[in-house]
Amino acid sequence: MRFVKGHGTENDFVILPDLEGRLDLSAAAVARLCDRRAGIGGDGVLRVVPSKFAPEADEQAARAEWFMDYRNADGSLAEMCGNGIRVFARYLVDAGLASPGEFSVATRDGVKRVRLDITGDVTVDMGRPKVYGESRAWVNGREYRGLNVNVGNPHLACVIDDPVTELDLAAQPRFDRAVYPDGVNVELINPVGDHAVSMRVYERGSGETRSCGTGAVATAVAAAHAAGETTGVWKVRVLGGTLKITLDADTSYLTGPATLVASGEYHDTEI
Ligand SMILES: N[C@H](CCC[C@H](N)C(=O)O)C(=O)O
Repeated sequence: MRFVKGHGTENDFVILPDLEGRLDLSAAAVARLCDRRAGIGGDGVLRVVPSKFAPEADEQAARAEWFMDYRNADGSLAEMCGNGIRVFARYLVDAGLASPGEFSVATRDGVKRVRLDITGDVTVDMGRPKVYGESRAWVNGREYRGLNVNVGNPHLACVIDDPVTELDLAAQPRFDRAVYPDGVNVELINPVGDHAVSMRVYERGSGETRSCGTGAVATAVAAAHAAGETTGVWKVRVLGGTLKITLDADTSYLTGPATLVASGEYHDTEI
């Protein structure tokens, strides 16, 4: 089966073109694809399928021809992937399935508007982040308080004093399952300058990643909240690069790179 490999600030994905909507991806198959030793390796899978062939997206088909069927590395589903949708859009244009410029993509969190040129950064309208108060996470026994922010998927964004570079994020942070019954992506954040923060993230379903697009939006919301603001442009420094988040009164925008690095054939009789 043909695949393409891509990343956005080193949050990497296996792209699976499925133009007839025939692939039935089990969680186990996704986990094999994402295995960095026995498979291709990635933080997630982006299946590229016409919205009309995807039950989760067929009602979006009139507005968005293609559905981003995102899966986490453990095979679990997620509503949205901010780095992934930039890479997905880059693939559509590179494969001649969409024209450069502005177009819509169907997701489990509804239709998203993307804007991209032949090269350079991609900007995504990520919608209005929803803030549901505060919650807590524990990392190596230390408690951190954070903001419960939903960007289509759940986040706990914690602005902390401890240097995030020194955190051990090998294990999943403990969190309040009453608040996050379906799990949560946890961001640990340090302010580093005027409207600039540094962030590390432990992602639901993928573990620590070098970047998280929806997490960068949640991070900007929490950093703005800590500064007594609700709108503005924030630079979010992640391990894999820098993302720009624009918060306005009605929505949020994520801007960053999207790179296709390889393509090939994947041999797995199960898929
Ligand atoms: N792990 C996330 C989905 C991927 C988010 C991240 N890779 C991004 O770029 O937004 C979740 O289960 O909600």
